[in-house]
Amino acid sequence: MSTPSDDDALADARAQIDELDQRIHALINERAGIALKVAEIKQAAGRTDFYRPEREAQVLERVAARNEGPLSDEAAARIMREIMSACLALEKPMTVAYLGPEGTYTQAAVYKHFGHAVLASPKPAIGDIFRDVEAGNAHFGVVPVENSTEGVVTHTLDQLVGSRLSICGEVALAVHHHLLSHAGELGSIKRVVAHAQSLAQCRNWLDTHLPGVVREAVASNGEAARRVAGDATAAAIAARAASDFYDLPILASNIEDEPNNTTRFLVLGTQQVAASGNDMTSILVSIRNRPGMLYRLLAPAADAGVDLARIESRPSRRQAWDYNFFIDIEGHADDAPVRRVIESIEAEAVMLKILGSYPRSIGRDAE
Ligand SMILES: O=C(O)C(=O)C[C@]1(C(=O)O)C=C[C@@H](O)C=C1
Repeated sequence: MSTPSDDDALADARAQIDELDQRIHALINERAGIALKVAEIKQAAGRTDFYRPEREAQVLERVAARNEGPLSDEAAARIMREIMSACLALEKPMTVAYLGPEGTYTQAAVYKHFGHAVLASPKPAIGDIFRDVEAGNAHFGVVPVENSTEGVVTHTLDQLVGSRLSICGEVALAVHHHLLSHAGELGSIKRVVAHAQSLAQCRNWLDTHLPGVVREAVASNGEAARRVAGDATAAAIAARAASDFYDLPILASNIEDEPNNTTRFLVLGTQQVAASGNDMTSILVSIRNRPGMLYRLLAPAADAGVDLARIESRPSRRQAWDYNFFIDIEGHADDAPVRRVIESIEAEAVMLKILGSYPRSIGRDAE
């Protein structure tokens, strides 16, 4: 039971919160006013770089560095993320095309990276996102590129070969799968619908909890949620966002077999991003297949102490057994050691294209 003195203490604490809220609110609006000034400066100089990924990465990194709690670094960064998102929307409302429909993990990646003040525009296929940004219908695009259990999204890599877009950012997202259904209990479920990758990532859970129930693969988990929304004998595997969007109750959470399941997404745009101090550079290299070629290509990086974070090969489609290599180099293309490594790779390669230098993703924050 609460006593009069408890009630006083509560009222006093709430009065302090009200007072702080007022100050925080005034400070946020003061910040927004300065962001508008920044926009005017950019406009007067004829610049269109309202969104500055490297600056945002530095601001968010600083939040984590100075955070003393009790808020976690992630929670503090999330709040600042939304403040900057609202400030950017005042400067210039941004449209971001992504692999839809609503409720997909790619949509969660858009909001994690840009905050919720952008207009997120769902597209049915990866190629549509590239086309939308190239045509200027969207300022940026977000596509999945790699999953920690299922490997690369080959369609995204193949699209990068012929595209003139640059990679402006990356987003790592902890992918948690949830079972969404109006069924009320597992026993009533006759059918589970999801993207094939998600069905595969929850195989053990499904074998144990829904043995013998039909598994149906569809184009995306958002689509799965849409389909089961009107059928109380069906369940979808999807993100929490799909539960909100389609008003579908979560019957079981975190049903993925691999708890560290992470998907990496790329942010695509038309601008070159300046160095943030913690960057990654992605290049596309085509080589003539000769003995020792791959070694010759990669040795200069090892000699210079530059880290190659990832190397992925894809058939070039020019001729059989001819490959394109997607190489991720730690650092920015303007950093002297990285630039020298790129130059020495270029000297050996038939073709080299810098796909982009961009700030590394911060955390793998759960969606
Ligand atoms: O610093 C800038 O260039 C700004 O436009 C300000 C600001 C911010 O709110 O901090 C907003 C948008 C940019 O993406 C980066 C930062």
